[in-house]
Amino acid sequence: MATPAASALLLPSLLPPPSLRFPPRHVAAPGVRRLAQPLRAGRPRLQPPAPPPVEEVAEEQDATPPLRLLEPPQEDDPFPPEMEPADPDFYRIGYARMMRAYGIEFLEGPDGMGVYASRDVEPLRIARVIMEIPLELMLTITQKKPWMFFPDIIPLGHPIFDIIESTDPEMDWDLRLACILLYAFDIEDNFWQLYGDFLPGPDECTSLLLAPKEDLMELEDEDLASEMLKHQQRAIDFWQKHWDKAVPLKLKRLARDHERFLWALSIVQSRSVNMKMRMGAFIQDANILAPYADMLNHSPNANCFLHWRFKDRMLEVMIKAGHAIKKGDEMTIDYMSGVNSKFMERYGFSSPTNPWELINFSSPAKIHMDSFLSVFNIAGLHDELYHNSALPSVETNFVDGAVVAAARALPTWSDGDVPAVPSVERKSAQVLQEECRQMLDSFSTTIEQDQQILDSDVHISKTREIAIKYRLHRKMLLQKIIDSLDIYQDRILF
Ligand SMILES: C[S@@+](CC[C@H](N)C(=O)[O-])C[C@H]1O[C@@H](n2cnc3c(N)ncnc32)[C@H](O)[C@@H]1O
Repeated sequence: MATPAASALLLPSLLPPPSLRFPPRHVAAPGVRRLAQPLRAGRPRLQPPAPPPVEEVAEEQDATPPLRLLEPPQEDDPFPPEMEPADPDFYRIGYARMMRAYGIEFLEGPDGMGVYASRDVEPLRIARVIMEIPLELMLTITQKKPWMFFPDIIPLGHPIFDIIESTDPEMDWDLRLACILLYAFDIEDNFWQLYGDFLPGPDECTSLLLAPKEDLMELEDEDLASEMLKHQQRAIDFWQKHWDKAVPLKLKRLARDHERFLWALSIVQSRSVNMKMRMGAFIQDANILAPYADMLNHSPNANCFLHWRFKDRMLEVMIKAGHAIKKGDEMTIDYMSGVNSKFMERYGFSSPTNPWELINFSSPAKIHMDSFLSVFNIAGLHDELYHNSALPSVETNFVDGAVVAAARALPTWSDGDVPAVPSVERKSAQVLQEECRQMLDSFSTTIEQDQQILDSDVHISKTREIAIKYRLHRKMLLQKIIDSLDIYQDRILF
């Protein structure tokens, strides 16, 4: 099935050919290159491993009959009238399809493993495929009743089936997918047994589900810490209810201790995507673990997106139309638009330049919205602000996601064509700057101290590291808002 496309990477559905098997993440693999960062100890590494929210809808269909899974049509088993036959090619293809990748490689970078361009791509008028992952390599579960999962690897009567069945499909998608993942690891020769080597281990995983309480305290965000303690308790309760008792060995060995279950849940939460998939006649909201695509990191300015190809049940990773890609560029997707605490809850990372980050100001001071936006060449409505980098800007590279976040977070006013009065604006800007300084002072450490901790040679756990980064990123944003307001005061006069 391979096309002769240059640098096509072909990975088989069940067992990769020996030349493409991934060494474990902690072993430097021939053919797996690294970026500047050294390989993290303890993590197997792959030539390739999903994230997040993806949208793509297929044609509109609404029926959702009660099926546990779709099975190949039988000659003597006519379709119920509300179902339409699936593409017959799908059944001919059967179980032997491969993952394909074009013009990319999987490398260790500053954000863990990532997907990088291995050649230049001219901007095209239409999106271009860089990965194709067939349904049978993925683990999927529908969000709504009647629930279904693909592929159907769990035999009826297996106790894990009853555990999944006891959960709420709409609320517990992550617990359900974690059960399926643990089960897949246990099936001999299942693809996920191999792929599991390339997933981050418990000490490399950034998920706060794995963070001890002391690490959660380092966040200096009580709401997020208590939210994470609740998430941890939910997972532990679930494990205790179903595992921590006399259970059959075939169930026990899937998660002998609650740490194993928490790890599986971390993997599911940080690597799964939500998608609308059209399967035959049904459109389903599904949660998916898609190998290889789950190696894509997040960017709010992503150059790629995910697309469900209904015809042959493939998940495609595509470069967005109009994007020029240079060899070595990181290929990214947009996991979601949210504040850093939401990224931390699900994925265990934050960004100092997250354009969706919010700071709640309490002072009544406001600055003139249009004046602020025009100083930084930002345009658009509140939820769709974008920076026009083609126009000459205040300072090279000063405007980034943090300035966009400042434009969204700062209290502003606007009244038709009424212009800003510079002296009043300057005063308001100073009041807001003072509030930012007070917020900075309320942290127990400074930006410099956090940076020192992160740069020091003393070993700290992954979850402590990301907790410190989270509070540092908040401080960096506050500092950037102060700096933006300095520039605003300089410019508003003209
Ligand atoms: C879907 S996985 C992506 C592959 C992952 N980097 C790996 O090493 O396997 C999502 C995880 O990647 C990391 N990640 C993704 N995007 C990131 C970003 N923009 N900044 C920092 N970490 C990121 C986080 O650890 C997150 O939980």
